[in-house]
Amino acid sequence: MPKTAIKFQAVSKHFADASYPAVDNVTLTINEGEFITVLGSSGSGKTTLLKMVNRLYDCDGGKIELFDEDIATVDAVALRRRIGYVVQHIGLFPHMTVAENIATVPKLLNWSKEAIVARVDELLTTVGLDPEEFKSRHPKQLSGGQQQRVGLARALAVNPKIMLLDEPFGALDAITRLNLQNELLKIHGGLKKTFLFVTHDINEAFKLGNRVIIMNEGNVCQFDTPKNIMNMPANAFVKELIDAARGQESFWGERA
Ligand SMILES: Nc1ncnc2c1ncn2[C@@H]1O[C@H](COP(=O)(O)OP(=O)(O)OP(=O)(O)O)[C@@H](O)[C@H]1O
Repeated sequence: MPKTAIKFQAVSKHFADASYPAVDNVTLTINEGEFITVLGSSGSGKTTLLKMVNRLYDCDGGKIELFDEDIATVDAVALRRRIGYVVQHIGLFPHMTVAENIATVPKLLNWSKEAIVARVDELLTTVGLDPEEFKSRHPKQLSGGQQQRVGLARALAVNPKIMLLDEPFGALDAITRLNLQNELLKIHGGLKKTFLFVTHDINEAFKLGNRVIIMNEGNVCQFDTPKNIMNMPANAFVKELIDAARGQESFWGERA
């Protein structure tokens, strides 16, 4: 039996001035080693769901457990150091080199100099950047795709069991995005971590996720494998999403 990595129990978040909850009574369980994607329209609560896992937001109803530990009982800063977090505009520190960026949390945790140097080289290789070529550069000397790779390396630095990724490839061109998706799948397969990955893009969600959470207006409409979602959409919203993607597919067929 796989361990339970993330458990949402009746989790809600209602922002003060909003007409409906950003996340509304969500209950679901994610196993260790799963690659879960979160798909939904704009404003459906995907980012809010993710940010409650590392307590950038606290839920105002329900409970979240990571490996059976209630996160409300853990110091939020300590919790965040244990969880990898990658966002669309990665926010590398501009005055630091690539190596220094990646070493941020290991340094805070007082790793030895030798351990940090070895880890930086290992991580740059993992994300497909040659350490000798890249470790002394500054972020402004990198392309957008290379910056996202460094952000991924930084998030992996202290070997977190859980990685949260919020539209990490949203701002990249189609080819770079496909390359990074493939590399992320390799990284996930090699490291056996639990990934929770937010995207707007149904193709990305169904390609990467072994299971997909589909959200609409704060609710989880369906949480299942891509195959089951395609064959048995749970409601009209999910069906509409799939039909829209199929419509795009046939457009390409017709044009060809
Ligand atoms: N800090 C906040 N204060 C008030 N309302 C917020 C805040 N953050 C999000 N919301 C609201 O909560 C709802 C869900 O937002 P959220 O960012 O989680 O959606 P999303 O699915 O990630 O959207 P997108 O794909 O556009 O990023 C929206 O209605 C949004 O306006």
